[in-house]
Amino acid sequence: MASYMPSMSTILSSYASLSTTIMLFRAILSEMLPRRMRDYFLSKFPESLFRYFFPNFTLIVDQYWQATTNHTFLAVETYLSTIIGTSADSLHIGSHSLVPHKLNLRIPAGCIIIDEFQGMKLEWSLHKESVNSSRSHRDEVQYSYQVKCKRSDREKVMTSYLPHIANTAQTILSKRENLHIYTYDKNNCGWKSAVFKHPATFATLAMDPKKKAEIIEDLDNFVQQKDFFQRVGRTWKRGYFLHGPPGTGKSSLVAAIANHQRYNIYDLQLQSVRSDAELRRILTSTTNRSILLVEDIDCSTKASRDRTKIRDEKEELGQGELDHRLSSSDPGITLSGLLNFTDGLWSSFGDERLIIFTTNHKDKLEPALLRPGRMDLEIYMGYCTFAAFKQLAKSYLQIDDNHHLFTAIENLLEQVSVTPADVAQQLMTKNFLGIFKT
Ligand SMILES: Nc1ncnc2c1ncn2[C@@H]1O[C@H](COP(=O)(O)OP(=O)(O)OP(=O)(O)O)[C@@H](O)[C@H]1O
Repeated sequence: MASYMPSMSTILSSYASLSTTIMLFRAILSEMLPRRMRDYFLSKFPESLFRYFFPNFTLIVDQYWQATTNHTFLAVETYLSTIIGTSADSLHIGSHSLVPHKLNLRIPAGCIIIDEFQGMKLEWSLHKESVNSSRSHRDEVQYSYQVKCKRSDREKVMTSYLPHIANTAQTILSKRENLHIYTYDKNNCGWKSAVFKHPATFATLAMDPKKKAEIIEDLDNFVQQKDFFQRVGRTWKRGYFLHGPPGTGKSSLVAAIANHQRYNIYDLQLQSVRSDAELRRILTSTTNRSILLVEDIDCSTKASRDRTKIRDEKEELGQGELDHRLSSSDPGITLSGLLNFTDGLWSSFGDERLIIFTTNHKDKLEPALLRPGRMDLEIYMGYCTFAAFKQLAKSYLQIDDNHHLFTAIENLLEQVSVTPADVAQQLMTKNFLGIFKT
């Protein structure tokens, strides 16, 4: 019986039509079938066939994670700005200054950029969708970065590539030139950022030189204490409590600290936070190496309401009326919400954080806020001393040495309480400049 041998051209054309059929089947499976039906099909497939039909794996990094800022998203954004090369078709650019090499880069939605890492090829893209936000209860645009890799590289992406991105981003952010100040936008339930360029430094700050040196030493020690905090099982954070009359330099000190540490500032107005849950959410969305600033902590929030005062009001109004008044006229957070964060459950996240409270009226505060151990350093910013005056004279008049008016000024400052802000204001007037030139 004569055996039938197919010709070469028959083999080739059969192969071509078989591979076309497989490709078509693969496209139908991955793109056209509803997800559940596809999953059912795939569950019946052996592993090797599954890998053949779906050779790629996609990791999705959403902008928010459990309703708060996703730090991995921030890390990816920072990292990608360093690898945008010729593979991008278009770019977003922007800057906070006109120096050309300080341009920031970001890829637009839909644009693809390719990265290579330890022999793997990774395809990044930015996606944008409109979702009904659980944070603000309305439609808002949310972004996600997606990285496509070979399915076989998935493990290496998780264990080597993602840590590489986190480390690179951290190094870049720690050297960033611009600091930012974030304020809480209660309408959008998120932090709004602006570039922070406050000129105050420890060199320009007028205060007792010994106290200033203590603060600088405390900050420098804090930065080097990562291992210590880990060893003793404490969160790597430090709390400062600044108090003193208006115009004595509390805000200037915060700015000097931010500039010294190169930390961003999260400026939290307690009055704009509606509940403890909201407080917890926004605080967990702050980043490491930052200052959480709560200014004027004595102002009208439940957090600062003195217990005795509440007791008196309760007797006078009754619990029902008091509750009503507290929730309608004073929708701030509760003291326990704030304190839980500063030294309780919610303090156990994040690294290298400073928490700074300021007030003009220490006496109005709930004593629990100040109990020992809660705030690490209490700093009183007082009226202008002679030492502080000399610092102001150096900054404003460039007078370094003794001036023949200094003795008289020293005597005057011992008799009157004047704030550094008032003195600074006077030093800028023409009259004063004239007096000191003589
Ligand atoms: N200790 C100081 N050293 C140098 N400048 C100071 C100092 N205190 C005040 N000033 C000057 O006065 C201005 C106002 O001071 P600042 O806002 O820091 O005071 P504050 O204590 O925070 O006041 P408030 O309690 O009203 O917020 C500053 O911008 C700065 O120019």
